[in-house]
Amino acid sequence: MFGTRKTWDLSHTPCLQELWNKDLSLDASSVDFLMSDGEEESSFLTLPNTVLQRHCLTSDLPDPHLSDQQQLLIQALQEKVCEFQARLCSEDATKRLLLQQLQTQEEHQDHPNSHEQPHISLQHQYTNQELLEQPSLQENQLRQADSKTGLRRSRSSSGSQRLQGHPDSNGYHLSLISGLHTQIEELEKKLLNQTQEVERLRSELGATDLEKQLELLESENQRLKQELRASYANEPAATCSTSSCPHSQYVTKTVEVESAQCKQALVEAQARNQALQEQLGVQRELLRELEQQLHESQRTSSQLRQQILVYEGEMERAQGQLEAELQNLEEEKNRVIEEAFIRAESEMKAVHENLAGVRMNLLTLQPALRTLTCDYNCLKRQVQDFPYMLEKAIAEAKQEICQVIGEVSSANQELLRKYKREMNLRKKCHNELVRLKGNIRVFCRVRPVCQDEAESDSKTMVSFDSDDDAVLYLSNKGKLMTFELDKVFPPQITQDEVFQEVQSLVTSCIDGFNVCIFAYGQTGSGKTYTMEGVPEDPGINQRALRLLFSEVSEKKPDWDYNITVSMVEIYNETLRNLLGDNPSEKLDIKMCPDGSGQLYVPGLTEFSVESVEDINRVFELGHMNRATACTNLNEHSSRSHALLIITVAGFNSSTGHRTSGKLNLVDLAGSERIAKSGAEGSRLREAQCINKSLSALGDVINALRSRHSHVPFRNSRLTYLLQDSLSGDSKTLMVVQVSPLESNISESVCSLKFAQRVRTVELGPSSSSRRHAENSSTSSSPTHDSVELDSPPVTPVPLPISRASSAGSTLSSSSKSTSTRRRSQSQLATGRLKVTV
Ligand SMILES: Nc1ncnc2c1ncn2[C@@H]1O[C@H](COP(=O)(O)OP(=O)(O)OP(=O)(O)O)[C@@H](O)[C@H]1O
Repeated sequence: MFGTRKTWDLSHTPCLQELWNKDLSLDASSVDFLMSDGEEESSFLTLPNTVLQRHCLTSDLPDPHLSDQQQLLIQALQEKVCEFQARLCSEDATKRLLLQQLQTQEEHQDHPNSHEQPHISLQHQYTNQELLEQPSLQENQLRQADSKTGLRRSRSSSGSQRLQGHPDSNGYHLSLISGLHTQIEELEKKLLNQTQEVERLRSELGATDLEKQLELLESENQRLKQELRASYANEPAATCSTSSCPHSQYVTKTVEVESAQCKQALVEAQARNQALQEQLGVQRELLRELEQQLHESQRTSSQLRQQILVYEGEMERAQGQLEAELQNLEEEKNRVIEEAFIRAESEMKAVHENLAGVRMNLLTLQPALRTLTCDYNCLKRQVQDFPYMLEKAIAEAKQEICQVIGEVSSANQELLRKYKREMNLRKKCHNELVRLKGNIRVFCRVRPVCQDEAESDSKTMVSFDSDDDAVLYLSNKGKLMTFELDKVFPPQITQDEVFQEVQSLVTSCIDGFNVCIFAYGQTGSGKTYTMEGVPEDPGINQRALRLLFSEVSEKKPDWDYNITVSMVEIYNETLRNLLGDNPSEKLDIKMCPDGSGQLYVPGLTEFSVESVEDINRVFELGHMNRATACTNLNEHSSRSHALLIITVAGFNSSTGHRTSGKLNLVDLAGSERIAKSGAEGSRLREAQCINKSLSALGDVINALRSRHSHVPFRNSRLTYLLQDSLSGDSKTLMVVQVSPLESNISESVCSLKFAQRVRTVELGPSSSSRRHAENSSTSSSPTHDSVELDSPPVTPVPLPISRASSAGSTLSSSSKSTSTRRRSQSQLATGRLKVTV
């Protein structure tokens, strides 16, 4: 209901009437002056005009600068005007009566009674004078209760008495004149006072045009007064004469009246009377206008009062509503205060309870606080001593740390030394193990029978020893041949299991050894499957590279390895770069010009590989180049040797030690016999080249085994390229692939005999010694007599093979071979190896 909360003083609202009365009482003197009964004619004539004019001004144009007192004074003046109007009405009636008397007297002038003339003139003068200067007298006479009309009657009667020349009329006239003089004097005094009061009011209210008009009227009034006085001044002679003799005076006056001067004075008086009547008419007209204005003002005032009353009623109603609302608010306030008080009491009670609990806690906490304070002081002292203690502790810790670091460093050095020693020992042990196993190891893998072969009702001629995984039995022409190798993989063996047996050779490559892994066997025996495998089950090539990646990553960060791969193909004794831009380009093998005796292949492309993706890309490129160089890939692959050469170069940043190993993964061409294949033309040449290279490989191995002073590495591109990996402390693995079918039995026997003889060959203790033995014959080298050379089955001289075949074709020879192997291993352990076949 209310926009803002305010403090209302609703005790009592004074109404306008009360304010009116209150303000009236403040300046009662001013109002008394206006309410006084004895007012002069001039004030009577002039003051109402002024007041009325002011009222019009103030009512029409309320001056906000006027004070309430001034407005109330104007209101009082308005009321006074009302009274003046009433007086004017009565005065008009009196004047009309006097005029009628004058008219009556003028009518009597037509009669010859000259005695009445002075009375008439005097009465006329008196009447005029009375009209001008003595309205208050008449008013007083009128207001004198019983005597007012009586006075007028007596005046009329006195006039008539004077006209009638009654003897008592002179005394009455004299007393009346003296009374009139007295009243005139009083009126003059009052006029003077009222003039002063008007001046004062004028100074308070300010002069306006109406006031100026009032001043003019006053001055005119003064002038008329002076004229009246002048006219009175002519009377003393008559009055003095009449004082002694009233009758003579009356006569004298009559004479004087009849004189020309009197006539003239009468004329002038009549003229003045006429002027005054005109002026009176003007004043009446003005008065009428003022009355109309007054009526308007009164009506407006009444309307305003009614509005004020309405407003007051509305204010009272509003006040009532406000009081009711205030009452409601007061009640609400009291209720809220009471609720708040109750809440506060409850909260206070809870606070008191909490306070009591806190006090209790405080009492219990005080001992703890004392203890804490004590502890705090202790800690403070310790903290004060802490920098010194800390500094001392830091110094001691530094000293201890330095000491420990020194100890750790020395221990570390010792550990490093032990580690190196252990590593060397491990390497030696590993090498010794490999050496004990033989530098040339031979595995045999029997491929499974495919579905077509199974349906062709072809017999399986291979059997295995369940107690010895190094023995293979081959049924050939009713005879059971026993072949003892390092490992025999039956057909059901997986690629991973094969690689488990190979991976030790692969890891030795990381240690700087040169390794050769050959896949040997007739066409279709599974060489490519073992070396390359299939995408879903990769062979030794990809697994070896994965293992190398894994191993070199474990050796980081001490060792930094770089693995590069090359792929070459030897076809018809021609070396081709399978990773190069031009696969048809023939490569050559040359000796390094640095005199190290190492071989290298100028133009051979090497790719650095770091991931399996790199391997796959390299293999894909090699296969693609190999396919572009031939018309039939399967036949071509059977007629060529595929070599994957992996070089592992390592550098130990802490020791500065460098290693370099080479892993040669060789998928040899098919080893079937020419006579059986019946090849002619190019196929014959291919077969001859294959036999030549395989025969050269057998010769090299034989020369190594027999410690010949000359090892014929250069007899074929294959052996020449693999010279580094076949000599010295190099390790060689020959995986002989065998077909289990009866139709391949003779090729299988030839392959197994070749493999069995190869595994008995021991390579030299070191490359240097081997090179020394190769370049100059030594006494320690085995003689040709002590070594029985077996050529590969495809060599043009098949004699050794037939001997070997016969040797391996009986169980006795097999048992002899087993005993020979065990003896050779014991001799390797004692360093007194002597190879015997
Ligand atoms: N261990 C095996 N397991 C399953 N399949 C094999 C296995 N060995 C060989 N094969 C399959 O025998 C077939 C001939 O194998 P592969 O091509 O490897 O013989 P190869 O000796 O390389 O012949 P070539 O000398 O003509 O290249 C292939 O289809 C191959 O998948």
